[in-house]
Amino acid sequence: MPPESKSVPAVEDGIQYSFAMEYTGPPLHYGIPRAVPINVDMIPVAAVVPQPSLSEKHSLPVVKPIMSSDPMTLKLSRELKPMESPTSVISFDHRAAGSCDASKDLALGTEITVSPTSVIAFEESEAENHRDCGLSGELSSSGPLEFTNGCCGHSNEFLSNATGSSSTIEFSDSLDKSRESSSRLKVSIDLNQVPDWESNESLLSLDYPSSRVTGDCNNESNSKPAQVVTFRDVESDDGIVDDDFVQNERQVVRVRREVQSKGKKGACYRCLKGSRFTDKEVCIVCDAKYCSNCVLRAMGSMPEGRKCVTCIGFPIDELKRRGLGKCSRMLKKLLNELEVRQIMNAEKFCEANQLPPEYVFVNGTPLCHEELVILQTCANPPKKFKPGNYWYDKVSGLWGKEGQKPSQIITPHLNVGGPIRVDSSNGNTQVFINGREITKVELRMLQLAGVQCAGNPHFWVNEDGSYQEEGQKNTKGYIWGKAGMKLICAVLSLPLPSKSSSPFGESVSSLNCRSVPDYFEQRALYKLLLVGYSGSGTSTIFKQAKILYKDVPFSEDERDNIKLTIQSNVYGYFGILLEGRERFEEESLAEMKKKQFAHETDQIGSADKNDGKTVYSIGPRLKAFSDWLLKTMVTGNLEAIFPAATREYAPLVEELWKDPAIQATYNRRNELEMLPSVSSYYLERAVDVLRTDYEPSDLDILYAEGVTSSNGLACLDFSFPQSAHDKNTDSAYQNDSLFRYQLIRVHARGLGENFKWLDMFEDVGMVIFCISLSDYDQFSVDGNGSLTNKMLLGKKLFESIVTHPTFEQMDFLLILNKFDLFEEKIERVPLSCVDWFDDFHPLVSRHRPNSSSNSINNSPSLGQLAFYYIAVKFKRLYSSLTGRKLYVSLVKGLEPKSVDAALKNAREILKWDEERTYFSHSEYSNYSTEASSYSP
Ligand SMILES: Nc1nc2c(ncn2[C@@H]2O[C@H](COP(=O)(O)OP(=O)(O)OP(=O)(O)O)[C@@H](O)[C@H]2O)c(=O)[nH]1
Ligand SMILES: [Mg+2]
Repeated sequence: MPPESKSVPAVEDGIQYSFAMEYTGPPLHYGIPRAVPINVDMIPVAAVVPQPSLSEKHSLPVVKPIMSSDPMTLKLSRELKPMESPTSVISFDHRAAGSCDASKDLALGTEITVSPTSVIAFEESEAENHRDCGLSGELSSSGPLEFTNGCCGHSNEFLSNATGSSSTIEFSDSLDKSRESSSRLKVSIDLNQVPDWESNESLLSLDYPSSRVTGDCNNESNSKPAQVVTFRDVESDDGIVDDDFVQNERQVVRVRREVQSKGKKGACYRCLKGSRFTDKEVCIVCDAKYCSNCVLRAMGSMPEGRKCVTCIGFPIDELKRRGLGKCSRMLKKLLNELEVRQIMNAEKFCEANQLPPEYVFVNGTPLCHEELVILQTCANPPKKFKPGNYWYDKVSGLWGKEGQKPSQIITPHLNVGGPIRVDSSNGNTQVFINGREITKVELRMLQLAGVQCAGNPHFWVNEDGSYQEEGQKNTKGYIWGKAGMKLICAVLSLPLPSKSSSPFGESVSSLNCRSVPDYFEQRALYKLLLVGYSGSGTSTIFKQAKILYKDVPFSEDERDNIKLTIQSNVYGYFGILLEGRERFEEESLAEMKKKQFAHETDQIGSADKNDGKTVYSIGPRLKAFSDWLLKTMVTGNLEAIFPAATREYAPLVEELWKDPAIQATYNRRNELEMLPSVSSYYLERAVDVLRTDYEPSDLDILYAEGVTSSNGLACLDFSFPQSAHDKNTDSAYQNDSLFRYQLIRVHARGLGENFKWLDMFEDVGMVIFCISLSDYDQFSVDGNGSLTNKMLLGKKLFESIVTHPTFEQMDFLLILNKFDLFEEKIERVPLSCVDWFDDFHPLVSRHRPNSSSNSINNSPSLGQLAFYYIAVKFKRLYSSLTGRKLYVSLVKGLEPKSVDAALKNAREILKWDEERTYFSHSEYSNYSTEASSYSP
């Protein structure tokens, strides 16, 4: 109620009064809904821009479009209908002709002058005898209006397009073809957002760099990107320019609403208390931040998600689109699970928060609502859809961001957007697909697919990948058909046609309150690059991931190939054993001869004769086999004569393995450097493994060497299966089966000289670097041919990769692998045999557990102490090289649980990273990034 002392102003329509009375009844046992006080200062109104000050301030909205002396004229080339809804009037300031009536229609041929002031103002032209110059909501019928610039003769298009409550005006220089970037300015105005819109004093102010417009008209090259259109709040006096958005989405101009806090930086916008370190929730429209005490008051029941009450109905800040529906810890603490779910659903699916169609350009044309729906509801819709400029090749379905390579193959033949332009993807290869000049990386892909690209060909590529040269009838082949294309495309980050038309499950659409299904649930793809020094265990971890996360880890074909690989490996192990046998036999014979000689000299005349046999000698049949095998191995033909050899020699294998000479050799396997430790696993099963009907088990495959592809590059797409734990708790991974991960394993050799192929992996989300802990007492030949400790070789590779420019700012997870071997070895071989580890002096309790009983009294085993020590060594090294934090996981590559834990660790780091990005946009800097498990 107004205070008594003041005189009550004349009652205006629409003013409402509330009465409050103190409650005197019994205490209540339930919560009372709170009336949300409205902060009048925060109600947004379009700012009144004082004209004289505009030219003085750089940051103020300036449109100095043409030449100061010569006004630009807008000519209407089609008749506008009278407006229907009085609320949807866009009335511009009519300073020159104050008598303008915005409620009537514009006559055909009306010219409107854009005055060279800082505010776009449509003024009556002296030349034309027209009735009015109001622009009405009826502009929705979208006809081009001629926009003639009298000063330099350029004809510009003034397009208008309105859907629902929002109206779009687009301004583009259609003649100026010499310029690379089009000089389009798109202004999107949601008429509902501007309460004072109809007032003649309220002006739409455009933050549009004067230089840009002037430059365009005069063909100057100043091409600063267009900036955002801003509706100001009463108090805010400078424009908000979102650099990131402007850089990426140069031609899209967003309406963004922002409030300024009255308190100190980082304080809650409502109570003005707290600092940037207190937890806060952010409004997805205006970026206002509220502490946990104020958030529910400021945001009320959140019918559209996390918006201040005053922001309800406003479109969201597009930068926050990725975070829609992702609940914060604060809300989870304040509200119950059901409420959180409802609010998050509303945030994602409510009408007001959907992508406005006019923010999306396809082949240079803004979409209308129907086109957006077509795109989003087609069988294979674009992923990560957000405002921006896209190109779309309707014939093949190739889809990408304007100026970039294709990112996806969507459903072809959709009637959306304009015709594709030849320079859509900014290619410079002189090779064309469906009228678009392709990018370098696509050309590389075509070459790898065996497509002849000499002579600047123009290809016609269909949705199924069949291609022909333009003007010819016969199909030359299928681009995606060749074996290995999946891998090539994964590595080059190029899309493949999707197999299933609807890749996302039904479950999501049941949450959907709109008829448009699924498209909000876009499954993000996180790429993980797995790399390490030779023998560190990368292929074991890769195979383990396949077994863990794939329902069918290996196809029939793969299993057949793996079988041959394993069998040929086993022949190889036999070869090494037979070679060792020969060596031991010779040594033995020499020893015997030496002994015999000593014996003979001692006992001259003794009749004792050596028959030339030792414990390592074999019979003639096995000797013949041995000679053949060794010869074949030396000539490198083992795989070529395979599998015929299996059939011919399989019966001999049993005899060979049981032969005492081979068993004696096998007992001395530690002396056979070439024999890998994993060989025992197969040799002991050799008879079974070399049968023709052998079928490798998953464990056989896991242990097998050489199974991951020959060039060391392998790629696995997977999702983490949802665990019961995830389902039952409010774990962040409740919807994790919606996320896809791609594990790319590359052999260090496959990275090329000076790691020249590393930049192929620039778009990975994280690098997982693998070190074998048990390498510390092993040696290998380095690049210069000298024998070097393998741990140090691994360290050197690590240094090269973490400092590679491709991985600047990249997260690294270090896997310290083969902990089982390490724990056992460290009891025998001191860690200090590597110089780098010479300061390892563990304090070990007398009751220290050994590797086999490592938790008797909770004190760590020597292996665990050494692991922590090595992890810290790598962390310090990493921090000194990059200034960042290294995550470390302890792994036993042959144990599925251990690999699962490490990859889930990687997932967690990716999530932190994502949240960090999201929170940093919201000035949250107190987010902890402490690694959890194993991280010392
Ligand atoms: N005991 C044990 N052996 C392992 C472990 N991880 C891998 N291995 C074995 O170590 C050997 C080398 O592992 P790989 O996975 O082939 O190593 P890589 O990184 O692929 O190295 P390249 O084969 O040289 O490309 C294989 O015989 C594996 O079975 C582990 O955690 N414990
Ligand atoms: Mg390997």
